[in-house]
Amino acid sequence: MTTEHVYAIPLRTRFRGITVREGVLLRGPAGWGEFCPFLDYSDAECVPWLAAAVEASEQGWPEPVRDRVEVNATVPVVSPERAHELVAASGCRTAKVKVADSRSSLVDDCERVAAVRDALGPAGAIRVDANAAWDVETAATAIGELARAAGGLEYVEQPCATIDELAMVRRKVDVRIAADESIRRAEDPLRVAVAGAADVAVLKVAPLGGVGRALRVAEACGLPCVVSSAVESSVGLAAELALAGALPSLEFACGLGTLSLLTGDVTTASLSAVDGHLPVPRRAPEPDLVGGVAADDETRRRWLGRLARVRELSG
Ligand SMILES: O=C(O)CCC(=O)c1ccccc1C(=O)O
Ligand SMILES: [Mg+2]
Repeated sequence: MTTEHVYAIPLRTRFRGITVREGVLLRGPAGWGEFCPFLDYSDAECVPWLAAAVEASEQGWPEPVRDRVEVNATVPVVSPERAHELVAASGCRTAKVKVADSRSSLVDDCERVAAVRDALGPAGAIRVDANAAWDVETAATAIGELARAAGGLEYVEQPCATIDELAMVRRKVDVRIAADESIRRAEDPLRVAVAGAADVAVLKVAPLGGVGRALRVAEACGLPCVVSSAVESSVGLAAELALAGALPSLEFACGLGTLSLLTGDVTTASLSAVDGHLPVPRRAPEPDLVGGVAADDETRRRWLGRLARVRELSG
């Protein structure tokens, strides 16, 4: 029986510079896990991603405290018309809009969030994610304009690169600040002091090294948490949902409705959101459709090589 499947799934729309999502599914005694670090990550940065896949396939996850999770619609850098369509079709009450991309001006970003507000109505919540693109001054100006165009923002995710900059922006604007890269790309996420710099912590199971480790990060950071995917297939999403299911409290919608960004999946039992919610699974679904999204030989060799090197590094 094959215990490693390498997949390659094209995205519907370019997302954070990525047009195809690739990774490896691993099978162990507890089920399936997914190893899918982004292509530009060094082997060292892939170590926690492997730990998360090994946790899923060999150990499993803690007991959940809820059986379903509210999710947000994720809006890539697309036209206002497309953004409106995506949000209206999602069934979500909350939308996260990517902003500050090199292909999109602040005016474009404002038009996109305004279209999203139109689709959600006044009761919806809009958050934006700048992926660390702004300096402090630019962030303060842009957040003011985006908040106006959106008719209010729930939070701004990672407006600037450093914790100090987040703290400065937080003092200048009256919109909540969420830390994402500041936590998941930190040398030691358990020791990151985000409490004075952010109001919300964004957690991703894969880069944090598993559900167990992410729960410890949640406890250590002392902030309300939002679980957000790394745009995995349903196998990796199951682990992200296990974290969302196990967090002691969950105040905000989670960024786990991302299967709709992909053109396919590895399983019939797909974790695509219905009415803005996803179930909390006890284990990853069986990847019975992985043959349909199998990577070509070259991609397969590249991933198995990467997996072997990261296994070696993990000791
Ligand atoms: O949070 C969401 O709505 C979707 C997930 C998402 O934005 C994301 C997905 C892959 C890599 C980085 C990010 C990010 O939050 O910056
Ligand atoms: Mg983010």
